[in-house]
Amino acid sequence: MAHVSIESLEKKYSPKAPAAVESLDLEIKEGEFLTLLGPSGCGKTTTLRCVAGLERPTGGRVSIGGKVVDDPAHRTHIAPDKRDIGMVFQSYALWPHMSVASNVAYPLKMRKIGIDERARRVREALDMVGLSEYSSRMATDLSGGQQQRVALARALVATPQLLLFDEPLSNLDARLRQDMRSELREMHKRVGTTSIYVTHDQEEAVSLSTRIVLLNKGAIEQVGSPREIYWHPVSHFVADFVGYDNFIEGTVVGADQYGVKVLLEGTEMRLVCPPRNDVHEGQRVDVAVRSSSVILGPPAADKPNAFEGLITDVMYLGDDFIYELQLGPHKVTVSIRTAEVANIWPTGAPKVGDTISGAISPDSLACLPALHANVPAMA
Ligand SMILES: Nc1ncnc2c1ncn2[C@@H]1O[C@H](COP(=O)(O)OP(=O)(O)OP(=O)(O)O)[C@@H](O)[C@H]1O
Repeated sequence: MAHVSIESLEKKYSPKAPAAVESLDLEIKEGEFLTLLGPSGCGKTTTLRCVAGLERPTGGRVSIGGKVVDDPAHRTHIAPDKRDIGMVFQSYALWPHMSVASNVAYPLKMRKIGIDERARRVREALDMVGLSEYSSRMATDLSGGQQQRVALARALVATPQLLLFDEPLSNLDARLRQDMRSELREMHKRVGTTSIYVTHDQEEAVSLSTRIVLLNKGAIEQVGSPREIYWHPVSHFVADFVGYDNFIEGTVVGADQYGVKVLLEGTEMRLVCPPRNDVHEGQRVDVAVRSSSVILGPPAADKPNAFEGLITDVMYLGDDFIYELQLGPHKVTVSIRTAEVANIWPTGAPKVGDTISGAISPDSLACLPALHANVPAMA
């Protein structure tokens, strides 16, 4: 297991192009499972490939296990195969002319490990990914999920100090992806190898990681535990990325250690949001709300963030109903499980034109610096 240190990492693919990664600082602790998350083109793969040694940084420094592996200012570059890392890619990158066992044995052969020791370790690695029975099959005679397991066994077999994953599940179908996600989590619990994982899938990141780094245009937007990223986004970009789907403009009318009170624009409605010490009274903000976090039910004026809204649209999606509500000048979408509808409205589901009520738990809101802070408030 290794500690990884990334200091002021910069990667420019050409002198004139904007940097793919810029001034990136990151410390990855021993045994962590850290995910680089973000939309296409934000620099996740470039960062990972710089750690792997497959790309050469144009600035900064990368160290693995206390050893500097890249430092362009001092012309240091250690080749990927000398970094003691295991890699799993989106394309399984198996040798098609080799059996499963030979594919897995390959890194050991490169390290000149003796044949008996090699056979033992291959058996162990295949056991770990549940493929012991397939060892003599040709690698290409396996399903996509099985091939990815072979790739994982190959990454694990040499017990590297660091594992790197580049979107390893994105070629698999949804069901298999879910199974593999659980297996990866189990594997990490068992072997505890420091891991860096790249994905653009927030669910994958939240379910696998001990820490998530959200990247935007080659720079870090937020670093935190899955819970912090999911429930306490610091910016619009992060909130949007992790599934907040309503953004309501307002003005801070109170902020203390208990919470931030926001008066929603064009209404008398105040929403209490979790505390945030970088906002002040009078500041324009946006309140981010997940449609699935709104609780509909009978009027509950005594509850925090109780509201009433006019239904302007209803969509049925099988498992869920989506209601579009008008709250003053704001349109807010609310989703509710179909199975819940009869519990909440025993006399029948509400329709367009009805007014319904509910409440939003303060913990499920995020008060964010306004995206359009310079736009004057509408009269
Ligand atoms: N070999 C390359 N040559 C030139 N530009 C590149 C190269 N590889 C990546 N880039 C550019 O660097 C930026 C970051 O790309 P990168 O692949 O790291 O992003 P990403 O977040 O991994 O995206 P994706 O999820 O689509 O793989 C992008 O603008 C991309 O076009």
